Amino acid sequence: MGDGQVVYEISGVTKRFAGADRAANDDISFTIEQGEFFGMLGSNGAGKTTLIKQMVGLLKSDSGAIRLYGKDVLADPVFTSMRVSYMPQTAFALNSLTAAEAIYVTAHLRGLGRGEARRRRDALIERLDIGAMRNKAARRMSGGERRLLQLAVALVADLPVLILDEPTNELDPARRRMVWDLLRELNHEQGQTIVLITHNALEAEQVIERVGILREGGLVAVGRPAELKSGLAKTLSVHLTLREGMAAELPDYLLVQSRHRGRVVAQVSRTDVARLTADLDLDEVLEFRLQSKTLEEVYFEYGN
Ligand SMILES: Nc1ncnc2c1ncn2[C@@H]1O[C@H](COP(=O)(O)OP(=O)(O)OP(=O)(O)O)[C@@H](O)[C@H]1O
Repeated sequence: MGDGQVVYEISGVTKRFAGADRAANDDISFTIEQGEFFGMLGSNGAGKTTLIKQMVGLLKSDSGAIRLYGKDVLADPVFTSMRVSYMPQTAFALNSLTAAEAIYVTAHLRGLGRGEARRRRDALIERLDIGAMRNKAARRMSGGERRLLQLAVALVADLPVLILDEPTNELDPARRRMVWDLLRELNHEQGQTIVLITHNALEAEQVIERVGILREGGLVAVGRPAELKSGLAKTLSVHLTLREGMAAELPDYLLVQSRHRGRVVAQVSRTDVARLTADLDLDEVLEFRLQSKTLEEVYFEYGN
């Protein structure tokens, strides 16, 4: 959880690309505190990557200000690059290098001595379980392998702020879990402030503390997942599996969203939950699950 010191202060930031019919982001304001794990959600083109590029000083805003530890990110690029590691969504500049070389060179460029750079390289190769691609050139790697290498390169300098653009994209489920575990560990044990973009709200919900939801360039919601969920908590989801061949009558206060081959997904008002179990013919129901809103549902509510 944040300790009160403000890392990023984003005030009224707007960016419009030349010729675009709408701003990529429009009057965005929020703060990120030291030690926070902040997730950014939003549909394709919502403006997430644009915003984090502004946060790391790669793009200039048309108006508004972005301060890192109180300093304008563009006024002092060295100050920013000494504190923030950035993992971009695409484009790997070190394509002709092997994994081991790319990590080592980056560590060295970031000011680590040879011995320390080698130690960090080997520790990251082991932690990310990428020993098998140690001597493989980045341009020959699969999408997921390249993602892990990009992450290793972003982590090698061990800076206090990590900004990651879709770090789990293209990874298989086991590696996604490994990356989430590693990020949680960096946040909890080393106190790194983490800001990341993800499309995986269900997995992110397990680790992020605060979320910002962007929609068509605007920040439409920001808060802890539990707070955002409680704002939408008037209904719960009901998942039913009915016995085959049964045309079970469902209570009319259930708002059925889908019904196919005995599987029913519906919404029920919290005030109707108590009578639902009494009103359902449980002999016809094989499975019954009541679920409060997930972060993904919050995202659908705000982000679409
Ligand atoms: N260099 C650019 N020139 C012109 N328009 C751009 C440029 N980069 C982004 N845009 C536009 O700005 C808007 C926001 O794009 P951005 O990449 O920030 O979205 P995003 O939320 O990161 O999307 P995704 O989830 O697909 O990565 C889009 O309409 C996009 O087409």
